[in-house]
Amino acid sequence: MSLLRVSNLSMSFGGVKAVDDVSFDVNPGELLALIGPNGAGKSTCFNIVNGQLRPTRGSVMLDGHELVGMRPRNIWRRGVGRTFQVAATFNSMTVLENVQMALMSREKRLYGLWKRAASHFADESIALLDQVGMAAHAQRACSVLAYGDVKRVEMAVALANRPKLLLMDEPTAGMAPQERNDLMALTKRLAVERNIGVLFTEHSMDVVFASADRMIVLARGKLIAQGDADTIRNDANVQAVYFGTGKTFQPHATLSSASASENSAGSHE
Ligand SMILES: Nc1ncnc2c1ncn2[C@@H]1O[C@H](COP(=O)(O)OP(=O)(O)OP(=O)(O)O)[C@@H](O)[C@H]1O
Repeated sequence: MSLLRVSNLSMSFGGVKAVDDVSFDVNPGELLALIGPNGAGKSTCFNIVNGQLRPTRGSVMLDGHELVGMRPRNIWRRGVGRTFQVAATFNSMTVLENVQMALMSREKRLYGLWKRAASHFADESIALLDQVGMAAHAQRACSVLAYGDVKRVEMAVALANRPKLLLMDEPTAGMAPQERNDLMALTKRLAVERNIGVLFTEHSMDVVFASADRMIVLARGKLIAQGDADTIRNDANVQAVYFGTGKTFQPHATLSSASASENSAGSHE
């Protein structure tokens, strides 16, 4: 059975169909990229899955449980973790403290005094930091870390809740190419080791083609293609949306450069 099953999802904002009858699955251990030009409906899909938006229509099942209608906090408790476009760690705290906070939050022990809490979950926190290659930095403040390292800490924070599904919103935004590759290799390793499904959006086609097991392509709210890299690269609808018909999809192209053709192709229905 799929980990996540999204069925017939639709979301309208006034007259704009941001998401229009979209269905897809995410399997455990799989990296599924959600791609599409600007305004395609990626963020709206994401925000429906994490509970920030309630769809006009459709269903989002995680492990057989309906998420539509649940509060974001309860969806998080069900096992949907998230990383953000801009890393969401506490700069004034150490790397270790950030992960300890996340573990305490999972155990609902946030009401304890922080001084007393300093020793809580230290071993489990170090183990998580070890998994993301950050144990040696445990005592450093997050504010002094390189951006790629902050993203690793954010990953450890997300893992603290033992997610079944991880939502990553443009995980490599603002990163150098080598950092991007390292972060996505880490994500893939953790997804396989922990049997986590990963749904991510990404503007860099290099990252998507190098790391995603499968991809789904949205354009103007509709799902126009899904499959592996070869399937997407050779899909006529994808080529038409990005570059006009008759061209081969270039993995090194970015969606922002391609979005001009989408924007000029007309407004939403
Ligand atoms: N809160 C909102 N109110 C009105 N319209 C919205 C709202 N959120 C999104 N939209 C519209 O829905 C459509 C899809 O937007 P969405 O942000 O989901 O696209 P996206 O694929 O994430 O785009 P981008 O890559 O630019 O972030 C767009 O036309 C957008 O203007």
